[in-house]
Order: sequence, then structure tokens, then C-alpha cells
Amino acid sequence: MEYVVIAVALLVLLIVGAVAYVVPKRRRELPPSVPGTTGTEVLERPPTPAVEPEAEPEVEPGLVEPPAVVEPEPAVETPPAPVIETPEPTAGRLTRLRARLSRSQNSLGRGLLALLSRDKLDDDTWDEVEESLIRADVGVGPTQELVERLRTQARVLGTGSADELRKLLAEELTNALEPSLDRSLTATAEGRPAVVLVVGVNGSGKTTTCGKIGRVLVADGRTVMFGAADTFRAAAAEQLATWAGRVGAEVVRGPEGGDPAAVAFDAVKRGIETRVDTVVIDTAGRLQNKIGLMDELGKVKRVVERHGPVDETLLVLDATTGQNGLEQARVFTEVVNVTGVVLTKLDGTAKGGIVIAVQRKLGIPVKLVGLGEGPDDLAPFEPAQFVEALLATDA
Ligand SMILES: Nc1nc2c(ncn2[C@@H]2O[C@H](COP(=O)(O)OP(=O)(O)OP(=O)(O)O)[C@@H](O)[C@H]2O)c(=O)[nH]1
Repeated sequence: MEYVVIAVALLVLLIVGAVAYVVPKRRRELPPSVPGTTGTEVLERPPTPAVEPEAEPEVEPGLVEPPAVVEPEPAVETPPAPVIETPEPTAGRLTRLRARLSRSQNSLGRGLLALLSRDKLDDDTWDEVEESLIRADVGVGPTQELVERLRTQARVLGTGSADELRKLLAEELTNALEPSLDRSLTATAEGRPAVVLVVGVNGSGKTTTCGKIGRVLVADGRTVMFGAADTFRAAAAEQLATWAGRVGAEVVRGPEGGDPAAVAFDAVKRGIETRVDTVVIDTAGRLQNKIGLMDELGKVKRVVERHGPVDETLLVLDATTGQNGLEQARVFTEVVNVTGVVLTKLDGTAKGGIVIAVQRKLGIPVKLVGLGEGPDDLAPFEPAQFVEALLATDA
């Protein structure tokens, strides 16, 4: 019985002890009630502990490279519009030739002046005048005629001074160039683009001439389309595209080795669609034989003519090939109806007389001359100015 009483007493003590421990603890855990509220407990979000910034690693000055500067992402930019060049006006370009020819030590003008300044103009002197003109590529036939007329005039007029003789010679040379010939370039047509076909042997300067002609036309306010029908040489199309880009013109080209007639046809078609004033077509000159050349050029012309007539066919000749170039030139005149000659590289020879020979032999007017590789080194041919340049002696 005693044991039971002790056990009950212990139990009571234990319960009292437990109650005494738990109640104050719960009181501590509950927040105090907010005055003025309905008694609903508002539980506040415990404040977020402030995060301490990570300490910067200490860097000993001078030992470590400065941190790389991070460039901002580049903004996407539209490519700049191509710079379109403004070609020089054509007037006065031929005067550059005068400067170039007169600087040459073995210029025709210098040699002739020395001969015509002699005290006595005997047969030997006239023979030497003849030789000088032949050496300058004037050609045997035209030279003999020219000297004969000069001698007669000098006799009739009783002219003896070097200046007067030089003046007479200039007149004779100018007349030999037939100044009355029409040298204008047909570069416009009624209600359609004019078509200019450029032909000649390889390396004579066809592509360059196409580019220069385009520039001249653009400078005159015309619109131009180029046709790269020289499919034989891939670089020719590239070259033409560069020329076109410089004056903001379009170029139609085909695959390397493709059909040149198809390219020429497409170029004229595109020219009609875009209503340009002139379509300038470059052709290949590197053909194995005359038959091949005839076939190809003939086809180019025929196919282009399905759109309308070819208005100008320019034969490009390299002045430095002299009389040899004339034979090659004749082949072209047999294939296509050449309407004008462009004599290139006149800057590379002191023998400007080739102009007279070309006109005489081919019976076709020289319309333009190339005076260098520069974009504006192409001048309209003008006989009197040209003869002045040929006979110039001033340095
Ligand atoms: N000095 C000088 N060089 C010129 C003139 N015209 C063209 N050339 C140069 O002659 C070289 C040949 O010119 P191109 O225009 O490629 O000749 P091309 O007739 O088209 O040649 P192919 O495409 O091979 O038939 C180039 O280096 C031109 O810069 C000129 O009037 N004077």
C-alpha cells in the first residue's frame, strides 16, 4: 500500500513538473498580439539577413594584367553604300597626250623639227622626213603622198622657214586624218537602249575601254548597262563588274566558258527592262582561228539583233603593235560591221602615226584614243589636236 502511495505521489510530481516546464516555453514562442487588431495574429516575415559582398581579392599592383575590357556587342550596321565616282569631263583630255609625246626624246615632232630647220631642204632631207614618218607608223603609202604634197606646197609658196614648214606639215597630217569624218559615238537610240559592241584581239584593251566608255557616258548623264560577253576569261567579267560598280551601273554576266551570245542577249534584255540609255557589250578576242572568231562574233551580233540593231561596233586596237595590228584588225572588219576604232595605249608609243595608217587601211574613223590605264584616260579623237600633240616639241 505504501508503495502505491509513493508511486502516485511521484506521478503527481512528474505531471506538475512537466506542466510547469511546457507552459512558459509556449508563451515565449508566440509573438505578442498587435494592439488595435481583431486579435488575428499577423505573422511577419523575418527580415532577410543582409548578404555581405564578397571581398575583392587583393591584387598586388603591377603584377597582374588589368582586367580585359569587355567591348559592348557591336551594333548591326548596314554596309556603307558604295562610293560612286564622278568621272572627269572628256573635253581637254587629249592635251595630256601632248604632254606625254613631247616629253619623249624620240618624238616625231622633235625629229621633224630638226630636219625642217636645215638650211637646205634637198632630196636627202625630204627622204629623211619620209623615213621619220614611216618610223612613226604613218605607213608607206600615206607617207609618200604626204611628203610629195608638202614638197610641192613648199615650192609653190616659196616657204623655207622651219616654222612655216611645220605648219604646212601639220595641215597635211590633219588632212590625212580626214577631219570631216563623223567621230561621234552613237550611244542613244529612240525608244530603246543603244547597243555598243566592243570587239578586238585579246589584250588590246577591250574590257578597259568598255569601262572607260561607260564612265564617259555616265559623266554625260546617261544610264548604262554592261554585258560581260567575254566568257573566255573569267577575270574579264570581274574587271567589268569593278568598272560598273565605280559608276553605279549594272553588269550582266554568265558562267565562265558559257555562251557569249546568251550573255549579250540577256544584257540587252535587262537594259530594255531597266530602261537604260546604253548597253555596252564586252567580247572575247582570244580565239584559235578566224573561223571560230567569225562564228562567235557573228552569233553575238545576230542574237543581240533580235532585240534591235547594234548601233555602234567599236574595234579596239593596241597602238603599240603598230602595222602588225592592222592585219588582225582586218579580220574583225570582215566579221562585223565596224563603225569606229578605239586606238589604245597611245601613251605607250612615240609613234602616234598609227592613227593615220589605221584610218587609211581600214577606212573607218578613229573615234576614241586610250591614253593610259587610269579610269579617265580615254579621249574623244580630234585630228587637229592630235596632230598638235604629235608634232609638239615643248617639254
Ligand atoms: N598604257 C595603257 N594601258 C592600257 C590602255 N588600255 C588598256 N590598257 C591595259 O591593257 C591591258 C589589257 O587590257 P584589257 O582591257 O584587259 O584587254 P582585253 O582586250 O579586254 O583583254 P582580253 O580580255 O584578254 O581579251 C590592261 O593592263 C589595261 O590596263 C591604255 O590606253 N594605255
